[in-house]
Amino acid sequence: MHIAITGNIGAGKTTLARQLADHYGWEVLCEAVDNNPFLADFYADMPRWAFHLQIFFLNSRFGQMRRVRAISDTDKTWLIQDRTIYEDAHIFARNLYQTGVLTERDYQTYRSVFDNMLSLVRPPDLMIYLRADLPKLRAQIQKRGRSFEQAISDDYLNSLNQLYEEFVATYHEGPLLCIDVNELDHVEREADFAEIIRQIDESLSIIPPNSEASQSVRW
Ligand SMILES: Nc1ncnc2c1ncn2[C@@H]1O[C@H](COP(=O)(O)OP(=O)(O)OP(=O)(O)O)[C@@H](O)[C@H]1O
Repeated sequence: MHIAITGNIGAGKTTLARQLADHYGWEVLCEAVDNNPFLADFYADMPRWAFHLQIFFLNSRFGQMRRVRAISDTDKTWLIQDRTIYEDAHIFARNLYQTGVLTERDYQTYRSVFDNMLSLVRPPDLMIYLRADLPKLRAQIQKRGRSFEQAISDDYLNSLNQLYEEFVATYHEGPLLCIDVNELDHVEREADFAEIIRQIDESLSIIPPNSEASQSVRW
């Protein structure tokens, strides 16, 4: 089984993925941040590094998808993935294009690589969207204190959030669970974590047996 967590910067995906892995005994697939050769440069100069960073993330996420596929084809391990390849293209790269950071030529090249990869990608058995508004995102970005993220603008986060909402509204590749985390604290409050578990258990209990097919279930 392949579960994925989707959501904006600072929504709490990585922490929740680890908590869920502990709770259910799942294996976590995390995003490349510490060993990412472009991320800090990208935040300092987006036009200069946007294309490089997008290719780096796309390739890294595609590698994860291949791993997911290989593992789910051969054993019964449950995997939880922190962010999906869909977000790279439909949210981050699109936002950079729409705001003029990525040029037409770079974006079209990127999209054609993505479209080729997509034909080999299987959607997750369950996608969990963490919905968080600007104040929540800001608070968590500040709390984790990565220096290169502190200058991220409100405009950048808001445009990403808008694209996230469009993305989940049109995501029909598989079952989707939306959790509004604005008022939740799944780290400090046990009851909040329990509520998330309750929603995930409920979603998992009614996933269609061959959810890889395109049935879409929404909560
Ligand atoms: N395709 C992408 N384009 C630009 N930036 C990206 C892309 N994918 C990830 N990032 C950035 O990489 C970093 C990833 O950090 P991390 O894995 O901690 O997740 P996060 O997005 O901050 O979310 P969370 O706090 O929910 O775990 C963030 O700064 C994020 O914006």
